[in-house]
Amino acid sequence: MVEPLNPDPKEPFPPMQTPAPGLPDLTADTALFLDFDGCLVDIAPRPDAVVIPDGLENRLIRLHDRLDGAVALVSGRDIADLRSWLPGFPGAIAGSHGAELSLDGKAIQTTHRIELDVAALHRAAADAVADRPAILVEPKPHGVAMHYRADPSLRPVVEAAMAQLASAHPGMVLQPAKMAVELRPGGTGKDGALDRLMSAPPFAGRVPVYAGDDLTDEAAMAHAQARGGCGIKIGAGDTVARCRLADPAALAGWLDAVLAGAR
Ligand SMILES: O=P(O)(O)OC[C@H]1O[C@H](O[C@H]2O[C@H](CO)[C@@H](O)[C@H](O)[C@H]2O)[C@H](O)[C@@H](O)[C@@H]1O
Repeated sequence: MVEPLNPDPKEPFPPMQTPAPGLPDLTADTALFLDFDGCLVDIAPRPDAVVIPDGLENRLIRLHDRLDGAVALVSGRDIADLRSWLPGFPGAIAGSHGAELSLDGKAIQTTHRIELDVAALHRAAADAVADRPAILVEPKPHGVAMHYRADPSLRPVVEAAMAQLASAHPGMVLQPAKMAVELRPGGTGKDGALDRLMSAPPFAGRVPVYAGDDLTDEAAMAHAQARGGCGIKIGAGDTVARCRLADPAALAGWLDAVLAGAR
């Protein structure tokens, strides 16, 4: 493990910092957690336009074998969506910001049950911005996302529409994302997802390493570090993570080096 910049490993949310370039060892007692958009795949113009890099699925399968199954995907996307992109990944997945969990790579549990007519929420979101075709409304099984990537000047429109929806749905909370705002069930979050995964085999008792690129990953990286592990920020921007890699290609290169036995 690299020398932590934060001198107090008990501090759960260390201040924002520029992480050291060193990267953790991935040893037999590591549990590896990987975000999807902006981490395993480059950000694309639309959620359905991501491109799976050559070799990604094979890399994940080999890591899963190397770490005796202790590799999980942790995403804001729902599990069915992730499986459609990576159908051969055999490991655990936390989806919908932790509202869904599949420990065995098959059955999906809902971790947070709230009173929500999700179809009505999707309709309300679509109606709210019906006069703005550049805004993409992404219906999700446990919430909704609104994207302004096609026209960043529409950010205030999206923020206002989503704030309005949040006030009409008290069980839901706003989640800022990259060129998007989401509504997710209150009480969910990637830190909680990490905690649940770390309580179960084959993750329990291991040291977590978490790689992610977005605001939604910060709490999970802080949580991994509070457990004695390491966060790896993918890309630019403030972060609590102690380590950084430039982009998904750099992460892939590092993971390939780990698999090849070098670092
Ligand atoms: O937790 P993640 O795996 O990083 O997922 C977070 C959200 O990612 C997706 O949106 C983001 O990626 C899109 C494709 O690159 C991009 O077009 C969009 O602007 C980004 O916000 C996804 O659509 C969301 O559902 C995820 O929650």
